[in-house]
Amino acid sequence: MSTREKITGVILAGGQGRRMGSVDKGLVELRGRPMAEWVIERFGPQVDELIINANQNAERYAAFGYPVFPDDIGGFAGPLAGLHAALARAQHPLVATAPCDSPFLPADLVERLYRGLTQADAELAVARTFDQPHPVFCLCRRDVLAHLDEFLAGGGRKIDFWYATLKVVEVQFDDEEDAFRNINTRDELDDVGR
Ligand SMILES: Nc1nc2c(ncn2[C@@H]2O[C@H](COP(=O)(O)OP(=O)(O)OP(=O)(O)O)[C@@H](O)[C@H]2O)c(=O)[nH]1
Repeated sequence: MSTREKITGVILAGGQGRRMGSVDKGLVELRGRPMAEWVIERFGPQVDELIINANQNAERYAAFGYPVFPDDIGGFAGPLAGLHAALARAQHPLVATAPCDSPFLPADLVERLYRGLTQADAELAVARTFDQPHPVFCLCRRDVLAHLDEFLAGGGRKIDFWYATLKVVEVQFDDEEDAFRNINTRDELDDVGR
């Protein structure tokens, strides 16, 4: 029987939330609880270490009881900046990501990404529903850090462009499409109920 390699999970909460009025989306309440707490509840049990990437309100995130760290390249460079900081801090050889604004993410997200990654012997596995990729739901090997370092140092910022330089496998979650619903605007928040 093979044992699963250990996985660090990072919640990406480093964005600016402009479409919601420049708020810290992870701290916005959905049905009375911050969205980050929903993500912690669903994502936390799937990984061996949980860490939170946030660029504002560090103390409020720390109150959830997990290590909190900012991007190590400035200027809100996008989710790759958060992944970069996470890869540098992760204790385990694999790193899984989940965004702070997806409170209903699949309970078997990491397990299925891990199966896809190892079966394909890929460097990175990314979730997809039908023809829609979900780039901020990924699992990758920690040792892609050097490669990401180079990409960022060369001015690269777009996650899709970086993925195109790696051995990537897409893992289908068509049966769980609703679980990838993310909340970007006040209207979307209203839709799922405050
Ligand atoms: N670390 C880090 N994460 C980011 C950054 N920008 C976006 N993210 C994260 O990437 C994921 C997708 O973010 P988006 O919804 O596209 O961007 P956002 O900044 O949160 O929101 P908008 O300003 O409305 O686009 C979320 O988990 C964000 O927290 C960034 O500059 N740094």
